[in-house]
Amino acid sequence: MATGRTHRPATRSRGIPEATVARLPLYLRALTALSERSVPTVSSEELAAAAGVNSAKLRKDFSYLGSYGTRGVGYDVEYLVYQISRELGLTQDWPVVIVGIGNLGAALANYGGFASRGFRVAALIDADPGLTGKPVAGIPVQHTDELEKIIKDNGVSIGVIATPAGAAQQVCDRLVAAGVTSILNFAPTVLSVPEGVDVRKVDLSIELQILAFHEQRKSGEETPAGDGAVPAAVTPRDDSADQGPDGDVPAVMPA
Ligand SMILES: NC(=O)c1ccc[n+]([C@@H]2O[C@H](COP(=O)([O-])OP(=O)(O)OC[C@H]3O[C@@H](n4cnc5c(N)ncnc54)[C@H](O)[C@@H]3O)[C@@H](O)[C@H]2O)c1
Repeated sequence: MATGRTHRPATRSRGIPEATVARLPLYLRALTALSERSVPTVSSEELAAAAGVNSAKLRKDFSYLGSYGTRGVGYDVEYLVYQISRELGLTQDWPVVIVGIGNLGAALANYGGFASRGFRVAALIDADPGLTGKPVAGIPVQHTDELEKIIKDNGVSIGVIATPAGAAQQVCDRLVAAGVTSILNFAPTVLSVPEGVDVRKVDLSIELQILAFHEQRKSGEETPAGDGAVPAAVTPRDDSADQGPDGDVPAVMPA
């Protein structure tokens, strides 16, 4: 399989569409902000606006969770946080390894947002022997020779790849052979994985290119006699991404 994309039906177990699953983290982020402000209930319109999603779509999404809200009152914020967290599997601890502890890997290791969302950085792995033992974010870097043992000892199922592109496939193969079944790939390359392994990729330069396209279109609109060379409407979604966001959650929200 060239793209590494897992061939899965568009719905997951219990019948929740992938596009809904992809929006759940957006709702969760908005709900967590409300919860932090001790807001007890929220209407579908308010929550939809905070999550950047259409409110009819939100109501449909929540119906898959069995959450319908109360007319005139809205949704119970705390209960929805719990429901969505449970649906996303965030009520359990997910040990994560980061492979490639250069600029990006170190920044990711230092990011506090993983732990607060249930992702514990179990190990940092790098091929450079000069980095072995050096603490990054308080965790000593381990050499790639230890990769298989680290995965098994920590029961890791999620791996983050932040190596140069040329090393990413080999790192991915080793992670998968050791038992990793989900990969977050930051390296600018498409990974090949066997059936049953999920890959998501993050590429900020693709996002910037999409913004550049829209900037160009905006300046084209300002020209009275635009030559029409730029398509008038391209939905700014990450359709580059065989391993990117699924369904109809655009990587860049339409204006
Ligand atoms: N997705 C994004 O938006 C985004 C943003 C920035 C960088 N990147 C990509 O992330 C990757 C890392 O970027 P960086 O700036 O941190 O690079 P870097 O050179 O600072 O770090 C790369 C690290 O990977 C290690 N490494 C190399 N081969 C390895 C292997 N086989 N196994 C384990 N470790 C190995 C190196 O020793 C080094 O420490 C690059 O592929 C870069 O293109 C992606």
